[in-house]
Amino acid sequence: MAGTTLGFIGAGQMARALAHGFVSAKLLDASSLTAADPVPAAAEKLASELPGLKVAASNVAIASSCDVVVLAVKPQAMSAVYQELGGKLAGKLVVSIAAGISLAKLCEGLKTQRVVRVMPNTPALVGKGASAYALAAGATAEDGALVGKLLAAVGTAHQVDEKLLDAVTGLSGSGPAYVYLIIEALSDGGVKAGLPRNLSTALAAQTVLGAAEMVLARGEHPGVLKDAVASPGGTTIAGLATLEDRGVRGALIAAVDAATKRSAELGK
Ligand SMILES: NC(=O)C1=CN([C@@H]2O[C@H](COP(=O)(O)OP(=O)(O)OC[C@H]3O[C@@H](n4cnc5c(N)ncnc54)[C@H](OP(=O)(O)O)[C@@H]3O)[C@@H](O)[C@H]2O)C=CC1
Ligand SMILES: O=C(O)[C@@H]1CCC=N1
Repeated sequence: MAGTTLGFIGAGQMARALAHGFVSAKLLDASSLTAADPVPAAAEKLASELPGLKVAASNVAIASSCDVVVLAVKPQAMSAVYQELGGKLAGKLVVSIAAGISLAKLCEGLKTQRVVRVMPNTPALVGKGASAYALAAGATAEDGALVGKLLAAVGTAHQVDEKLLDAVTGLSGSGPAYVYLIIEALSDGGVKAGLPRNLSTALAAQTVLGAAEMVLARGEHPGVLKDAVASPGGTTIAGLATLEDRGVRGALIAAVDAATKRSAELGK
């Protein structure tokens, strides 16, 4: 990736996660990154965290100076970006990470077909992201490979049909928040049972990490791994029965479904 310059339109949570991830993975130097934000302090904060990252005076400056332009604004701010950058992105690879906004709308608004729609997630910041992406008609196989390489440097990356991206958003895009809620609740349970808070949160987070590693590393069905924890008449089955009784499984399915529908709504 040497020599590739990448600019973020919007310097919020997800731009920060990706910028840190790219630099930590040594895929891009901070000096090859630029960010612009209507509140310059947001981009300046990112520059202070990643010395060498440049703060651009405007979105147009990024569009003219960077090879890859990452649209990292809320979906609701995208029409303002169309107004500013539409027709000014010739020769640039545009990457949108906005939830719900289709490739067709992006291409129409930006007046370019060289667009890749990505759904990343914030654990990219620590190299443990989960992303999926889809290419517009004008994005080349090389463009797809470049985006795949960027995303793979900060976690896993899957090229998918665009029609799957709302579901990806509902699962892995929003999913870190579900898992933080679960970790917080597990920690509360530990505190209720008498554990000190720091120990309880550390045990809860490591348990989620270890369980996830078991699924990914061993490739076993999560139900099989669950059964291996539950001894007959033991502690785990007592806990599992309570989770089933409270509808946790259905609640998680409904959460992904609701977030998927919201992603589709945001694109309308
Ligand atoms: N956060 C997450 O976990 C994930 C987010 N996403 C997607 O990433 C995108 C960004 O989300 P997130 O980082 O959370 O949002 P943030 O609100 O944290 O960041 C967006 C930034 O863009 C700025 N901004 C607003 N309008 C413009 C504009 N016209 N030009 C340049 N910058 C602008 C905002 O400024 P101001 O606050 O002043 O409006 C803000 O600083 C969204 O589309 C979201 O769907 C995707 C996956 C995960
Ligand atoms: O909550 C949101 O809309 C964004 C998209 C995925 C994660 N955060």
